[in-house]
Amino acid sequence: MADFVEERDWDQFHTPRNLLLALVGEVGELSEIFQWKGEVPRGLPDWEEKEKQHLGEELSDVLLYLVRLSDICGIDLGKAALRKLELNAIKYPASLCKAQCVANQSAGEWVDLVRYCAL
Ligand SMILES: Nc1ccn([C@H]2C[C@H](O)[C@@H](COP(=O)(O)OP(=O)(O)OP(=O)(O)O)O2)c(=O)n1
Repeated sequence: MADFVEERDWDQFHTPRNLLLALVGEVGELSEIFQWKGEVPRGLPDWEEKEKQHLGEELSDVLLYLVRLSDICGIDLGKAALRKLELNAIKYPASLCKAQCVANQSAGEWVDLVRYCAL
């Protein structure tokens, strides 16, 4: 990415704010692909190959601007992401989260039962 930018003399435009706006713009383009489709199943089984290719391009644009923004801000994104994963694991312990899922499921079943009885 750094070589691509330097070869075009675009370094002057790659300021933190410009890159952030470019990133947000690409997230908008990514959102457009899903807009009005409703929920779609994982793996996008009904999508045409052309649509999936377009999705890959927009995801890549987001990734490239994110990596470039991190780089220009002096952030080691790989290191930061690994640290964040560790923080997430502390904040959301697996055992507690699983127990919460079961509790939510039971609550959901209870609501279904009450609805059924009310019919
Ligand atoms: N000043 C720029 C302009 C572009 N790019 C790179 C990063 C992105 O990966 C891609 C973005 O290019 P476009 O702005 O042309 O966006 P799209 O490829 O999404 O085209 P379009 O908006 O026409 O769909 O090019 C860059 O690094 N710096």
